[in-house]
Amino acid sequence: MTDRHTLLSSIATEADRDISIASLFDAEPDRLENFVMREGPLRADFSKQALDAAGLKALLDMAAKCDLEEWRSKLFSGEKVNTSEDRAVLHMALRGVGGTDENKAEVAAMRQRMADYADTIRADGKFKNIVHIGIGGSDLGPRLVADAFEASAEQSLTLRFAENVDGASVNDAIKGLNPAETLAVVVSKSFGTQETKMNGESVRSWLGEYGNSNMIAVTANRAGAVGFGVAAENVFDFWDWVGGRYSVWSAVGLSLQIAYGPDVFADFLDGARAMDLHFRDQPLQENLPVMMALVGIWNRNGLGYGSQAVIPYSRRLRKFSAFLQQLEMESNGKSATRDGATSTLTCPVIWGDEGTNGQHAFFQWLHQGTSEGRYGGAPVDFVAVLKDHENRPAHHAALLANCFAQSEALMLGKSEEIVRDELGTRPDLDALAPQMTFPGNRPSTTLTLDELSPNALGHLIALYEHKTFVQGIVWNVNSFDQWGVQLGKVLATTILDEMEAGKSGDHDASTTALMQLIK
Ligand SMILES: O=P(O)(O)OC[C@H]1O[C@H](O)[C@H](O)[C@@H](O)[C@@H]1O
Repeated sequence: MTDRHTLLSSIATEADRDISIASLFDAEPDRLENFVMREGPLRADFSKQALDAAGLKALLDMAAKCDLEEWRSKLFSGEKVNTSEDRAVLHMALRGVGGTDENKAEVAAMRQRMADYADTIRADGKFKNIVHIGIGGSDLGPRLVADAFEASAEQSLTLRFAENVDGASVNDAIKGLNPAETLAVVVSKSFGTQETKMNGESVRSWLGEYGNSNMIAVTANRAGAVGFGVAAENVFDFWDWVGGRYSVWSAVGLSLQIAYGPDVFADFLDGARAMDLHFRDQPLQENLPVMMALVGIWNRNGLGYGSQAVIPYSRRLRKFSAFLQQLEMESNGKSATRDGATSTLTCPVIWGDEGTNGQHAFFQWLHQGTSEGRYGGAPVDFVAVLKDHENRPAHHAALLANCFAQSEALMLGKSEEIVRDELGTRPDLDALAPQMTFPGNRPSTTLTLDELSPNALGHLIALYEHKTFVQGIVWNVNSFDQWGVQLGKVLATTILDEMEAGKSGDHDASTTALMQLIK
């Protein structure tokens, strides 16, 4: 294993030359062949990145030197690649790929139990609503997926979410619902999360006489759920080899199964499974998640970009960038390597919102804003769905046209010469023309899904999961722990205890003054 600082500075050296994206289409006649990849319903076009064939070759050589193939084998065989917590990482086993015989047996049993339970609830008709209580990995996946399922499947029970400890979250979730008809699903891997326990307590007291019968739990800490007061037969398990942000495929997705039916959920798992097999079996140079990860490394470590935008041109994928913030930033937002050394530059800031809305907000910055990245702005992942699920063909055509136009505009820009030509002679020409110029040459990837089916959604999420894994290997960080979220949690507990006891505690002057505001 070669030192990452040396390897990644060689990428920075390789990227230290002006590459004109638009010219690459002429310079590399087979560019579309080399920079477009497909797996099932998902097509990824990397050709509008500021990355040429020589750069890609350097990236692939570098990935090999990071022992990427060996790490990939370790991942799928169930070795403990989460080194700091001494755990295997096998969310793929939830989709039927990898893991031991024991993993396979427990997954099969749980899938059957979930499907039977979901079928029973759906057939019984007693419950009309589900309140899903959880936060972070126990919330973002189910929430994203529920929205996306709406494109092609029908919600049979009303599904609401309560995540934030802000009382507004639980109040909104239960508003207008009848406790007798509501099933509360408390989801927490650890069953130690403050927000989830508090929301669970509040919903239980709202359920009143139904507090026991209408509450189930999903957790990797069965004893914790039972201790919380959920009947043992109402606890659905998952395992420590499923990371929270990779857990939507487990019983964490039970609310989705109940609301949309086990078949829809199975289709979602199958889509991810296809991407797992692709990632596991394809050589690095033909491997979609590897390509996506390396493009990200190029932009981060080669071109110096500190952020990455993700813009789904799909209302039903509007939670995607929030989901990816946890997936990527919690996985790879780290500055120490697996061996405790200082890392190279790692995960950029992930951000975004749905298109076309973003065009009327932050796209100004994407097109003309300054940034530390070599070509300005930020690299963008556009995500579009080709099929119109809304029976609004005119809307859909406009949506897609906007998406395709934005990546073209980012790449082509508009030269000062053309602007000056258009403006003609006027006294303020010299002041105005530069302001109306688009520098262009700003990189983007366009992902298209043939349709927003559960299967295609499974492909999409698994793609980013494996991208995240590959980047973690290249950066040599452990993508599967999250020590960085602990400190704030501990301090919040101390501050809450002190506020409840009417004490000020030992804090800096600013924090003390804030605490006194609510006395
Ligand atoms: O599922 P839970 O154990 O309740 O955890 C919920 C979330 O909280 C933690 O603070 C972590 O940052 C997340 O990775 C996790 O998904």
